[in-house]
Amino acid sequence: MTTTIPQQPTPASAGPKQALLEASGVIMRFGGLTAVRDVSLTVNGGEIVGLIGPNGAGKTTFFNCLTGLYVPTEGTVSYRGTVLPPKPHLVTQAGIARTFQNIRLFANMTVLENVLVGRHTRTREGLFSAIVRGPGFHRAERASRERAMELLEFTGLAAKADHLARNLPYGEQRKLEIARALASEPGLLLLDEPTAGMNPQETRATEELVFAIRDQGIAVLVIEHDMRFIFNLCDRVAVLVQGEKLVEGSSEVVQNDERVIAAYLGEPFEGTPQSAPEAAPADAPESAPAGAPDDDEAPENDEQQENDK
Ligand SMILES: Nc1ncnc2c1ncn2[C@@H]1O[C@H](COP(=O)(O)OP(=O)(O)OP(=O)(O)O)[C@@H](O)[C@H]1O
Repeated sequence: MTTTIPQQPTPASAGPKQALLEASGVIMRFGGLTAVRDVSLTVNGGEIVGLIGPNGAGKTTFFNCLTGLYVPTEGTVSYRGTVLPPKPHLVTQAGIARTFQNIRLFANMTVLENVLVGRHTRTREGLFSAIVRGPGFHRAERASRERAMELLEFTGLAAKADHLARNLPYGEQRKLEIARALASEPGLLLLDEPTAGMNPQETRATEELVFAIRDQGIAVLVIEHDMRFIFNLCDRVAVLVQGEKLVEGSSEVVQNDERVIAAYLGEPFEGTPQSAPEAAPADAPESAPAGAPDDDEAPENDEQQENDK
């Protein structure tokens, strides 16, 4: 894995401490169920922020509100001071990219093609140009392929550029999701359980990858049940319990907070566990999320999954 993403003319970089994402008073109700209760959260440029909490706490629902998949019942989400429309493609265009808890790759496309799909919000060539296939189209296509290959180098997948996504081991499928998200040149990357189903070595490599992403000026907001990963990585951690933000602070503050220990950690964090079950309560997920493929198991379809996880 290389440690730099070559510079791009992108809306990405934001100065440290400059607010990038500001979610204010977000409430999400599904009928009688309030999944997210008045949650506010800011992510500044240069930060890695963690979002943790027990199963069903509302973490993914909150992500879905941030990325336009759900229209919050109340509250606003702003990026760089502008309120975001609740439309996923406009959110991506604004500079926020995400990965999903359940991997959503195009299984029968190659690794490179999957990343190229992620570039579509940053290419200007329209339908007419694609049909005519003039010089502008070919130039743009070449630039996109070069950029996609850079991102595959960065994530350590370049040697597998021509492999079908379905044939990658599970840990590499997760990396490919990250490469594809980076292809939209985000200023903020949202990762939903990026290490679910990974072994300790893969988890460690993902940790390094997230640091490298941050070092390129891309802020990161990450949901994860692996507490060692979260507490090593994050500048700040917010804890959701039953849809409400219980505590927010540095890793040290959060891991020593009695309320967090009682509601989520179960016991004081020792810094040694490898994965969630040792640090999280009994209702934390198995190492792989429901519906996630095993190592080497391919996604079933070429279509992306329709659920919102
Ligand atoms: N589309 C939906 N319709 C109805 N209820 C939903 C929907 N999406 C989520 N919920 C409910 O909202 C609550 C929060 O779920 P969510 O998936 O956001 O939790 P989570 O913190 O991400 O959990 P996990 O750690 O298990 O992924 C749950 O009770 C869930 O059943």
